[in-house]
Amino acid sequence: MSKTKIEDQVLVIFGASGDLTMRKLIPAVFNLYKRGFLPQNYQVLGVSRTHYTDQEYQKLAVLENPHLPTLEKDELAVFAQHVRYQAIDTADITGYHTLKERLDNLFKECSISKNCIFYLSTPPSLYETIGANLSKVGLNKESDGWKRVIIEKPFGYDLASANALNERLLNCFQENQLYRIDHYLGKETVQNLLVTRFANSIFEPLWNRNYIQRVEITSAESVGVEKRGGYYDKSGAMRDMIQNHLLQLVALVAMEPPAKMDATSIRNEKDKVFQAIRPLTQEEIRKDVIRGQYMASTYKEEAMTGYREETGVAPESRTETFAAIKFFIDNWRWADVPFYIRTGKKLPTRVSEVVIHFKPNHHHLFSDKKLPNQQNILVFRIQPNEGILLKFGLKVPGTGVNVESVNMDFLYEDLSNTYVPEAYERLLLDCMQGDATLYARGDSVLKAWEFVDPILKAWKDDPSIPVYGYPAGTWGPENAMNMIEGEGLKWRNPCKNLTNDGIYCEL
Ligand SMILES: NC(=O)C1=CN([C@@H]2O[C@H](COP(=O)(O)OP(=O)(O)OC[C@H]3O[C@@H](n4cnc5c(N)ncnc54)[C@H](OP(=O)(O)O)[C@@H]3O)[C@@H](O)[C@H]2O)C=CC1
Ligand SMILES: O=C1O[C@H](COP(=O)(O)O)[C@@H](O)[C@H](O)[C@H]1O
Repeated sequence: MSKTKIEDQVLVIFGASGDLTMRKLIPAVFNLYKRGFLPQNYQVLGVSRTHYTDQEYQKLAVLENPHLPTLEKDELAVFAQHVRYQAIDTADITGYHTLKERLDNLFKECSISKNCIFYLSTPPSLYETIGANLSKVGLNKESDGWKRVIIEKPFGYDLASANALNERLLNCFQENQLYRIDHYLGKETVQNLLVTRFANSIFEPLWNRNYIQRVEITSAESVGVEKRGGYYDKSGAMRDMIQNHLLQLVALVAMEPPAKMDATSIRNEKDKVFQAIRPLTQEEIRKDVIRGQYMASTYKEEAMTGYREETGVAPESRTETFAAIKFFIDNWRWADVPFYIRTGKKLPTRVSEVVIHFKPNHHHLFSDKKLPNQQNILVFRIQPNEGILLKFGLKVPGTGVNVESVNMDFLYEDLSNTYVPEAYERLLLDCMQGDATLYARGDSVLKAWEFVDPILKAWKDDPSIPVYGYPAGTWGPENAMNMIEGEGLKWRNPCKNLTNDGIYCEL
């Protein structure tokens, strides 16, 4: 992360007492502070309905926050002085006058130019109201200091609501003031997709339909819905993971090289990918989209709860905890190359990776059989055990010519003394610097909704489309495993460690 000077500013967090703020946002700001990125007069102003004094909130969010290094007492105590609190009901306009007054006092007291980030980390139903109310009291105006708004996911519930939210926010703010966060874009290895593709001369010539047989993206979680059953049951894997994180990854894998490494050029190229994703027909929705729901099972000798038994989940719920899609991108580079994406909860391990499967040799000199799963593959491991793996065939030492698949890998952990920032840390810093490259642009978010919306609609309207059960701790429904086109081809089921696959797979 570059140490460009950060202008003095206030970070206003709406939803200051919430889970995300405590687990991710405050720790991210603390790390930026500790690493010397923030100016001396930097301030965080927490906002939610519950009444706290500044001191009570400092205790809750900083001094006794279990997600901060509680042993670093001195540093936490100094950092806590940069954190204040204001109780308002964000649904009620009167609170915004109080907020404005409080901000004006803070600007004066701490000699801060009137630069502000408003981070919306409340229930999503409030995003529109907060935007409108900020603008009603003039907190959208940039005449005396810039104003930026970070909008947490989900950005809309479907295409229509995302469109409406976008329009209403754009009535109050300029597009360049809006930062739609997708924390996957802040992950170091995700950014490395672009660097690997465009900083090296060996990959890009092969990065097309002539050499690539298929692309797979897996984002698996071993946990279930935990305490978020109420939210998740209304969302499901398609809205929670695919519409945003996975389709953003697709755009980075598939985009053309940008003219420059700036926000506009990169986001223009990503948008063209969304534009080229072929919409699924009703028949394809039935055939090439698979949804599943985890069922109670015993995994590694541990009893695992089924989804319908989770707190907050309806006993007859048909919400998907697993989803997989096969689709195509209709452009010059990717014509006829299938893309497969899948995500799920209570799968055997937590792992996210992008796998590029190259086409096998046309002429098999060393084997009379095709070895479909031993062809060249390039794996971008997003988490855990972050790194890149290239698999290729090598001669087994000894007599005869036997070819075996071997690994060439790079692991981030081998770079000693390299600090890898958490996604929220990187993204917050970018917003503080006014760099929107790693945030999703409105037009692309809407195009991603255009792709998933017909699927969600078909699932809602047609009860004959099945929700397949899968035992918790497995790789999802059986038929998802068999959806890869081509004889004998299967998903690469990743292990905990990037290079340990096959019989050594450790989950
Ligand atoms: N938690 C997570 O891991 C993730 C969360 N998100 C998104 O982040 C957002 C926040 O999630 P999360 O932190 O889990 O939610 P929580 O329910 O834990 O927190 C919600 C926060 O909003 C405040 N709030 C609710 N209503 C109002 C209101 N009318 N006026 C002012 N403040 C209000 C609550 O405080 P109070 O009751 O005191 O007002 C609380 O601080 C959601 O949109 C979620 O989708 C996205 C990715 C991951
Ligand atoms: O946005 C979300 O992401 C998490 C997974 O994020 P990761 O960084 O741990 O891969 C997911 O658990 C959650 O349901 C979803 O809302």
